[in-house]
Amino acid sequence: MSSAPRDALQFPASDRGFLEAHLPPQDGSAPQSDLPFTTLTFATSLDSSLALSPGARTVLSGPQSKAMTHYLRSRHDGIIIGVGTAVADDPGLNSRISGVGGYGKEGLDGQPRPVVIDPTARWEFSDDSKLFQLCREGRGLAPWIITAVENPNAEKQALLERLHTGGHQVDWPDLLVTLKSNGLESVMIEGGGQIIKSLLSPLSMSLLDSVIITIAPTWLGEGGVVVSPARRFDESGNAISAARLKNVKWYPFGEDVVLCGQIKLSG
Ligand SMILES: NC(=O)c1ccc[n+]([C@@H]2O[C@H](COP(=O)([O-])OP(=O)(O)OC[C@H]3O[C@@H](n4cnc5c(N)ncnc54)[C@H](O)[C@@H]3O)[C@@H](O)[C@H]2O)c1
Ligand SMILES: Nc1nc(=O)c(N)c(NC[C@H](O)[C@H](O)[C@H](O)COP(=O)(O)O)[nH]1
Repeated sequence: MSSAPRDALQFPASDRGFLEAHLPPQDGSAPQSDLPFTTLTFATSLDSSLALSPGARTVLSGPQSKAMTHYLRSRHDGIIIGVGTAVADDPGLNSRISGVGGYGKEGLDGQPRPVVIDPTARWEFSDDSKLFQLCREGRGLAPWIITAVENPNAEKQALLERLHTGGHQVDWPDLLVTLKSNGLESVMIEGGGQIIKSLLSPLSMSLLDSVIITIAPTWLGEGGVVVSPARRFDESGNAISAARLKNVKWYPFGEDVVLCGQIKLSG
């Protein structure tokens, strides 16, 4: 074991226990399925915002819940984000928990596969993108990019993105089955707003095995990237709640609270 770099995060065993019931099983007890264990996880403000604006990297998690997110990353085989998040955040999408590959251990053990959903090939990554720097340093895996464009050029990308009306909507079951068949037994979906909204639709929410949300004690104000699924109506046309959690547990974590649960499926 080599020594952990100075930027490695600590997530003590005493903090890990409460999460275990909400994580992919480690003992091979997962039921046989074509689907990976799928966790939806993100950090939100008191006014349900993920970020100050779609292009703004916004820190919400305090140090303890940030370390928790990096621990979650080490417990999943893949992390899924939308291209809006890749462009806004230039994310690393690795796990910086002390003891995983690249952070005190040789190899890339415990490092998740980043998966970027980019139907119109909008993400203009380069050698300098944080994710690729981490790959070069042996601290993270190269990303898989899910796109619908065969030979993208900038003009076509811009046009497709402007006209993006749902024609390139990901088929979530199909994508998740494909990821599992490519070796990802578990995935965590981090956002952003559009990705979460599409997952919380009636057709997709049953795919979620676990939901882990960090709530930070701050209001971001109007204009933020709000998590708000499409409205739902009952047979009589009355509005009903769009989605709800069951088996809920709340854990105070530093100044934040972490909410864990499962999607409650109606009927
Ligand atoms: N607080 C958090 O935990 C957190 C997590 C992730 C992102 N963010 C923030 O969220 C913001 C980005 O959110 P956003 O909503 O603008 O972008 P996003 O990351 O949801 O990406 C949106 C793009 O992804 C693609 N996409 C989304 N859903 C799709 C679907 N169902 N099928 C096919 N393609 C799909 C489309 O190209 C779309 O334009 C950034 O500011 C980022 O910092 C915060
Ligand atoms: N848990 C969490 N708390 C936050 O305060 C925040 N802004 C994010 N945002 C998630 C999003 O996916 C970001 O892009 C990555 O958090 C950046 O990833 P890195 O740390 O660079 O790996 N997630």
